[in-house]
Amino acid sequence: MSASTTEALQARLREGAAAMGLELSAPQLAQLMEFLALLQKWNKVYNLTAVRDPQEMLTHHLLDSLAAVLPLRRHLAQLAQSGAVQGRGVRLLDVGSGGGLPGVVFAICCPELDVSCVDTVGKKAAFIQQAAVALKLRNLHGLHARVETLTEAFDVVSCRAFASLPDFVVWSRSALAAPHGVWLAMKGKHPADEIAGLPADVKVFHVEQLTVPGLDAERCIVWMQPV
Ligand SMILES: C[S@@+](CC[C@H](N)C(=O)[O-])C[C@H]1O[C@@H](n2cnc3c(N)ncnc32)[C@H](O)[C@@H]1O
Repeated sequence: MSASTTEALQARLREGAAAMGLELSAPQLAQLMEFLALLQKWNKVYNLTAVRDPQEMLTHHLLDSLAAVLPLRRHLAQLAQSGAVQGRGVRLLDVGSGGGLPGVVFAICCPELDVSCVDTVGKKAAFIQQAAVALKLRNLHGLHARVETLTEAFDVVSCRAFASLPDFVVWSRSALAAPHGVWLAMKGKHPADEIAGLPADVKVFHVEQLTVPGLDAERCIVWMQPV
Protein backbone atom coordinates (compact mmCIF):
# COMPACT_ATOMS: atom_id res chain seq x y z
CA MET A 1 0.00 0.00 0.00
CA SER A 2 1.29 3.47 -0.82
CA ALA A 3 1.78 6.03 1.97
CA SER A 4 -1.14 8.12 0.71
CA THR A 5 -3.49 5.09 0.64
CA THR A 6 -2.44 4.20 4.18
CA GLU A 7 -3.06 7.77 5.35
CA ALA A 8 -6.51 7.85 3.73
CA LEU A 9 -7.43 4.49 5.30
CA GLN A 10 -6.20 5.65 8.68
CA ALA A 11 -8.34 8.79 8.45
CA ARG A 12 -11.42 6.70 7.56
CA LEU A 13 -10.71 4.38 10.46
CA ARG A 14 -10.39 7.30 12.91
CA GLU A 15 -13.56 8.94 11.58
CA GLY A 16 -15.47 5.62 11.62
CA ALA A 17 -14.49 4.92 15.24
CA ALA A 18 -15.47 8.46 16.24
CA ALA A 19 -18.84 8.13 14.47
CA MET A 20 -19.52 5.00 16.54
CA GLY A 21 -18.54 6.83 19.73
CA LEU A 22 -15.67 4.41 20.19
CA GLU A 23 -12.62 5.62 22.08
CA LEU A 24 -9.41 4.12 20.76
CA SER A 25 -5.89 5.06 21.78
CA ALA A 26 -3.22 5.96 19.21
CA PRO A 27 -1.47 2.58 19.74
CA GLN A 28 -4.80 0.76 19.21
CA LEU A 29 -5.44 2.65 15.95
CA ALA A 30 -1.91 1.77 14.86
CA GLN A 31 -2.47 -1.92 15.71
CA LEU A 32 -5.73 -1.94 13.71
CA MET A 33 -3.91 -0.47 10.71
CA GLU A 34 -1.13 -3.02 11.10
CA PHE A 35 -3.70 -5.81 11.26
CA LEU A 36 -5.27 -4.52 8.04
CA ALA A 37 -1.85 -4.59 6.40
CA LEU A 38 -1.24 -8.15 7.64
CA LEU A 39 -4.62 -9.29 6.29
CA GLN A 40 -3.76 -7.74 2.94
CA LYS A 41 -0.26 -9.17 2.84
CA TRP A 42 -1.11 -12.75 3.85
CA ASN A 43 -4.51 -13.08 2.20
CA LYS A 44 -3.11 -14.68 -0.94
CA VAL A 45 -1.07 -17.20 1.04
CA TYR A 46 -3.64 -18.11 3.70
CA ASN A 47 -6.86 -17.45 1.74
CA LEU A 48 -8.29 -15.47 4.67
CA THR A 49 -11.06 -13.47 2.99
CA ALA A 50 -12.75 -12.98 -0.38
CA VAL A 51 -12.49 -9.22 0.14
CA ARG A 52 -9.28 -7.97 -1.50
CA ASP A 53 -9.68 -4.21 -1.85
CA PRO A 54 -8.18 -2.41 1.19
CA GLN A 55 -11.01 0.20 1.29
CA GLU A 56 -13.55 -2.59 1.34
CA MET A 57 -11.55 -4.52 3.94
CA LEU A 58 -11.69 -1.42 6.12
CA THR A 59 -15.50 -1.07 6.00
CA HIS A 60 -16.59 -4.71 5.62
CA HIS A 61 -14.13 -6.18 8.10
CA LEU A 62 -12.54 -3.61 10.44
CA LEU A 63 -15.40 -1.12 10.91
CA ASP A 64 -17.95 -3.94 10.86
CA SER A 65 -16.10 -5.73 13.68
CA LEU A 66 -15.48 -2.45 15.53
CA ALA A 67 -19.25 -1.87 15.65
CA ALA A 68 -19.47 -4.71 18.20
CA VAL A 69 -16.78 -3.31 20.50
CA LEU A 70 -18.90 -0.84 22.51
CA PRO A 71 -21.57 -3.50 23.18
CA LEU A 72 -18.81 -5.93 24.19
CA ARG A 73 -17.17 -3.37 26.50
CA ARG A 74 -20.56 -2.74 28.13
CA HIS A 75 -21.00 -6.48 28.70
CA LEU A 76 -17.49 -6.78 30.18
CA ALA A 77 -18.27 -3.95 32.62
CA GLN A 78 -21.48 -5.73 33.69
CA LEU A 79 -19.57 -8.99 34.11
CA ALA A 80 -16.98 -7.28 36.31
CA GLN A 81 -19.75 -5.75 38.45
CA SER A 82 -21.53 -9.08 38.83
CA GLY A 83 -18.46 -10.65 40.43
CA ALA A 84 -18.84 -13.76 38.21
CA VAL A 85 -15.21 -13.69 37.10
CA GLN A 86 -13.52 -12.48 40.28
CA GLY A 87 -9.78 -12.97 40.52
CA ARG A 88 -9.14 -13.75 36.85
CA GLY A 89 -9.37 -12.21 33.39
CA VAL A 90 -12.44 -12.59 31.18
CA ARG A 91 -12.02 -15.14 28.37
CA LEU A 92 -13.62 -14.85 24.94
CA LEU A 93 -13.73 -17.51 22.23
CA ASP A 94 -14.26 -16.33 18.64
CA VAL A 95 -15.66 -19.28 16.67
CA GLY A 96 -14.79 -19.74 12.97
CA SER A 97 -12.61 -16.68 13.27
CA GLY A 98 -10.98 -17.07 9.84
CA GLY A 99 -8.62 -14.13 9.43
CA GLY A 100 -9.44 -12.95 12.97
CA LEU A 101 -12.78 -11.22 12.57
CA PRO A 102 -13.92 -10.09 15.00
CA GLY A 103 -11.48 -11.80 17.42
CA VAL A 104 -8.33 -9.83 16.61
CA VAL A 105 -10.26 -6.53 16.66
CA PHE A 106 -11.65 -7.45 20.10
CA ALA A 107 -8.16 -8.33 21.39
CA ILE A 108 -6.83 -4.96 20.22
CA CYS A 109 -9.72 -2.89 21.59
CA CYS A 110 -10.20 -4.76 24.90
CA PRO A 111 -6.69 -5.47 26.22
CA GLU A 112 -8.09 -6.79 29.53
CA LEU A 113 -9.85 -9.57 27.60
CA ASP A 114 -8.13 -12.87 26.76
CA VAL A 115 -9.18 -13.82 23.21
CA SER A 116 -8.91 -17.25 21.55
CA CYS A 117 -9.75 -17.54 17.86
CA VAL A 118 -10.68 -21.07 16.82
CA ASP A 119 -10.80 -22.33 13.25
CA THR A 120 -10.77 -25.78 11.61
CA VAL A 121 -8.28 -24.55 9.03
CA GLY A 122 -4.74 -24.81 10.37
CA LYS A 123 -3.28 -21.98 8.30
CA LYS A 124 -5.94 -19.56 9.58
CA ALA A 125 -5.11 -20.44 13.19
CA ALA A 126 -1.41 -20.04 12.30
CA PHE A 127 -2.13 -16.57 10.88
CA ILE A 128 -3.73 -15.56 14.21
CA GLN A 129 -0.64 -16.75 16.10
CA GLN A 130 1.52 -14.78 13.67
CA ALA A 131 -0.67 -11.67 14.13
CA ALA A 132 -0.41 -12.01 17.93
CA VAL A 133 3.39 -11.88 17.67
CA ALA A 134 3.51 -9.10 15.06
CA LEU A 135 1.00 -6.90 16.94
CA LYS A 136 2.49 -7.80 20.35
CA LEU A 137 -0.89 -9.00 21.59
CA ARG A 138 -0.25 -11.32 24.52
CA ASN A 139 -4.03 -11.63 24.98
CA LEU A 140 -4.57 -13.24 21.55
CA HIS A 141 -4.31 -16.96 20.68
CA GLY A 142 -5.02 -19.00 17.56
CA LEU A 143 -6.53 -22.46 18.09
CA HIS A 144 -6.62 -25.07 15.35
CA ALA A 145 -9.66 -27.19 16.21
CA ARG A 146 -13.32 -27.83 15.54
CA VAL A 147 -15.26 -25.82 18.10
CA GLU A 148 -17.30 -28.94 18.98
CA THR A 149 -14.17 -30.51 20.48
CA LEU A 150 -13.38 -27.67 22.92
CA THR A 151 -14.16 -28.14 26.60
CA GLU A 152 -12.38 -25.16 28.18
CA ALA A 153 -14.82 -22.62 29.63
CA PHE A 154 -15.16 -19.18 28.02
CA ASP A 155 -17.17 -16.28 29.47
CA VAL A 156 -18.16 -14.95 26.03
CA VAL A 157 -18.43 -17.00 22.82
CA SER A 158 -18.65 -14.87 19.67
CA CYS A 159 -19.02 -15.47 15.94
CA ARG A 160 -19.44 -13.57 12.70
CA ALA A 161 -20.45 -15.12 9.37
CA PHE A 162 -20.08 -18.56 10.93
CA ALA A 163 -23.26 -20.65 10.97
CA SER A 164 -26.97 -20.50 11.78
CA LEU A 165 -27.73 -19.54 15.40
CA PRO A 166 -28.96 -23.08 16.27
CA ASP A 167 -25.76 -24.68 14.91
CA PHE A 168 -23.58 -22.02 16.58
CA VAL A 169 -25.00 -22.58 20.07
CA VAL A 170 -25.17 -26.37 19.82
CA TRP A 171 -21.61 -26.72 18.49
CA SER A 172 -20.07 -24.27 20.98
CA ARG A 173 -22.08 -25.12 24.09
CA SER A 174 -19.33 -27.22 25.70
CA ALA A 175 -17.05 -24.16 25.55
CA LEU A 176 -19.45 -21.81 27.35
CA ALA A 177 -18.81 -21.11 31.04
CA ALA A 178 -21.76 -21.79 33.32
CA PRO A 179 -23.82 -20.14 34.60
CA HIS A 180 -22.85 -16.64 33.44
CA GLY A 181 -21.50 -17.34 29.91
CA VAL A 182 -23.11 -15.59 26.95
CA TRP A 183 -23.10 -15.97 23.17
CA LEU A 184 -22.50 -12.88 21.00
CA ALA A 185 -23.52 -13.60 17.40
CA MET A 186 -22.90 -10.92 14.78
CA LYS A 187 -25.62 -11.06 12.16
CA GLY A 188 -27.01 -9.08 9.22
CA LYS A 189 -30.72 -8.40 9.41
CA HIS A 190 -32.73 -9.59 12.42
CA PRO A 191 -32.62 -13.43 12.03
CA ALA A 192 -36.17 -14.21 13.19
CA ASP A 193 -36.24 -17.71 11.60
CA GLU A 194 -32.94 -18.72 13.18
CA ILE A 195 -34.08 -17.42 16.58
CA ALA A 196 -37.28 -19.47 16.25
CA GLY A 197 -35.12 -22.58 15.63
CA LEU A 198 -33.00 -22.22 18.79
CA PRO A 199 -33.05 -25.05 21.34
CA ALA A 200 -35.60 -24.50 24.11
CA ASP A 201 -32.87 -24.10 26.72
CA VAL A 202 -31.25 -21.13 24.96
CA LYS A 203 -32.73 -17.67 25.49
CA VAL A 204 -32.17 -14.54 23.40
CA PHE A 205 -31.88 -11.70 25.92
CA HIS A 206 -31.15 -8.87 23.49
CA VAL A 207 -31.06 -8.21 19.75
CA GLU A 208 -28.93 -5.11 19.42
CA GLN A 209 -28.98 -3.08 16.21
CA LEU A 210 -25.60 -1.86 14.98
CA THR A 211 -24.65 0.94 12.61
CA VAL A 212 -21.47 0.55 10.61
CA PRO A 213 -20.14 3.84 9.18
CA GLY A 214 -19.80 3.60 5.40
CA LEU A 215 -21.79 0.37 5.19
CA ASP A 216 -25.35 0.58 3.94
CA ALA A 217 -26.50 -2.73 5.38
CA GLU A 218 -28.41 -4.04 8.37
CA ARG A 219 -26.32 -5.39 11.21
CA CYS A 220 -27.15 -6.67 14.66
CA ILE A 221 -25.81 -8.66 17.59
CA VAL A 222 -27.91 -11.52 18.90
CA TRP A 223 -27.05 -11.97 22.59
CA MET A 224 -28.00 -15.38 24.00
CA GLN A 225 -27.57 -17.36 27.19
CA PRO A 226 -28.46 -20.86 28.41
CA VAL A 227 -31.49 -21.16 30.68
C1 LIG B 1 -17.21 -17.61 6.46
S1 LIG B 1 -15.81 -17.82 7.45
C2 LIG B 1 -15.96 -16.43 8.55
C3 LIG B 1 -14.65 -15.93 9.00
C4 LIG B 1 -14.70 -14.70 9.93
N1 LIG B 1 -15.43 -14.93 11.13
C5 LIG B 1 -15.25 -13.48 9.22
O1 LIG B 1 -16.25 -12.92 9.67
O2 LIG B 1 -14.67 -13.07 8.20
C6 LIG B 1 -16.24 -19.21 8.50
C7 LIG B 1 -15.04 -19.86 9.16
O3 LIG B 1 -15.51 -20.89 10.05
C8 LIG B 1 -14.57 -21.96 10.02
N2 LIG B 1 -15.27 -23.15 10.54
C9 LIG B 1 -16.25 -23.87 9.92
N3 LIG B 1 -16.68 -24.87 10.73
C10 LIG B 1 -15.99 -24.77 11.90
C11 LIG B 1 -16.00 -25.49 13.14
N4 LIG B 1 -16.81 -26.53 13.32
N5 LIG B 1 -15.15 -25.09 14.12
C12 LIG B 1 -14.32 -24.03 13.93
N6 LIG B 1 -14.26 -23.32 12.78
C13 LIG B 1 -15.08 -23.66 11.79
C14 LIG B 1 -14.14 -22.02 8.57
O4 LIG B 1 -12.90 -22.66 8.40
C15 LIG B 1 -14.08 -20.53 8.20
O5 LIG B 1 -12.78 -20.00 8.39
